[in-house]
Amino acid sequence: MIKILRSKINGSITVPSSKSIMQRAIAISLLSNRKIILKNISFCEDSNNSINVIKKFGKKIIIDENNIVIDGKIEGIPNEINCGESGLCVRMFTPIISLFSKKIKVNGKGSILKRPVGFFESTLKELGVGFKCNNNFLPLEVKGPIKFNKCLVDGSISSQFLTGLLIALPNKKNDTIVEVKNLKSKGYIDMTLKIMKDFGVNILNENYKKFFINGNQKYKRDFYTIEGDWSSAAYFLVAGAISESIEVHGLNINSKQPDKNIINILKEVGANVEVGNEVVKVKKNELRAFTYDSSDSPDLFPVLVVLAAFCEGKSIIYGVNRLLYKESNRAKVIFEEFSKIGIKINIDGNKMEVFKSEIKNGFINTHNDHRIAMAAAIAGINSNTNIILDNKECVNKSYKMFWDDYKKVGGKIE
Ligand SMILES: O=C(O)C1=C[C@@H](OP(=O)(O)O)[C@@H](O)[C@H](O)C1
Ligand SMILES: C=C(OP(=O)(O)O)C(=O)O
Repeated sequence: MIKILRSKINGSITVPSSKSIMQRAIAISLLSNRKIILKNISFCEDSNNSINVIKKFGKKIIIDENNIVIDGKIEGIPNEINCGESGLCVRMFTPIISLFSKKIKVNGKGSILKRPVGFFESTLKELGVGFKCNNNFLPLEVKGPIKFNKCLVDGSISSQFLTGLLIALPNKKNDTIVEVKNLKSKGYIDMTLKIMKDFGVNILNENYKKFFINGNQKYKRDFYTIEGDWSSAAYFLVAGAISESIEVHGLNINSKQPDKNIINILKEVGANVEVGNEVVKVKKNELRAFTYDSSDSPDLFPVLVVLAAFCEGKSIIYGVNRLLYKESNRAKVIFEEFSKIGIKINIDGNKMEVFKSEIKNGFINTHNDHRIAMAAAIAGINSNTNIILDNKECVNKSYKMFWDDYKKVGGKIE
């Protein structure tokens, strides 16, 4: 439990590195024969889950301050991997481990056990991979190798499975054509293609509908620096806009991360935003309502609801349907829990309307969802009295130092 007290936010933080980029780099390291040094690494639980997966294949890992050295060849194929609560870990590694000709079980814990995996089946079967799951859920089992050269992916639930396929397929001997229907979170596929290109592997695509993957490509790079995380930055940037001021360091302004869009949203609502080299400064101002489609940047949704609660008028956020299969059913949790602290919300199909609201005291059940906890903590800055969260540790999934950074810039907690 943690009590969030009314406070004033002022100061500067450096964001943790992106777990999305870190996990992709770890997956690539599994398929590379080289010693790879990742710099500015992320220490959150999701990243640790991916590190544990490649350790199971015999990869040697040395963590040295902010860097990680990944060395050694694949020494054995495990019978089972465990991805903890990370959706990316499950969905990305399933196609990757399908490259190996052994039956491998994929398991996880907590919320991931309620997130669907059945949509992998038709694609993997087209590729000649054996697949079984537990009525659409984990544990699942794959039996590779990938034998065939053509498949169709349904991208409507998540882009993460396509990310894994794209990382895996250049490792095959033959070329592959992947057709994709209804792809969501396209920006995350741009991130995947960018990191693959940085490691020397190129893939062509036609409008995200058809991907042409040449086989026999090798990941060849020895050092890689993980970018700062825009998803984590968004909480503190919003805090600056609704309280006093903030400086967030460690951000790549030219990043492919979809959540970089927070800058444009803050500018649109009227916050004072200054973008420098690797730093963004935000100061409070009169804020006006906004309309934003969060379908392709779903992780911004909870903190955008909090921002909207401080904007004059009615804000509209699209992309409710994309929140169904996250760590919680996020739209439902946002509605139920944020209403308790006075945020006025209507849901109409894929659209959420949020009205300027007076934040009052209340008890929030985070449903063990890091993004609900962090967004609620930002709302609590301007609450009348205080907000209590049932679980403070859930932030560790993406942002281990969240509460330290929160206190550092003046956030009061007990
Ligand atoms: O590829 C990634 O790193 C991610 C993709 C998104 O998921 P979906 O593709 O399921 O929307 C995002 O919500 C998730 O937090 C991270
Ligand atoms: C949904 C998230 O991550 P994942 O899908 O990788 O569990 C998230 O970080 O908000």
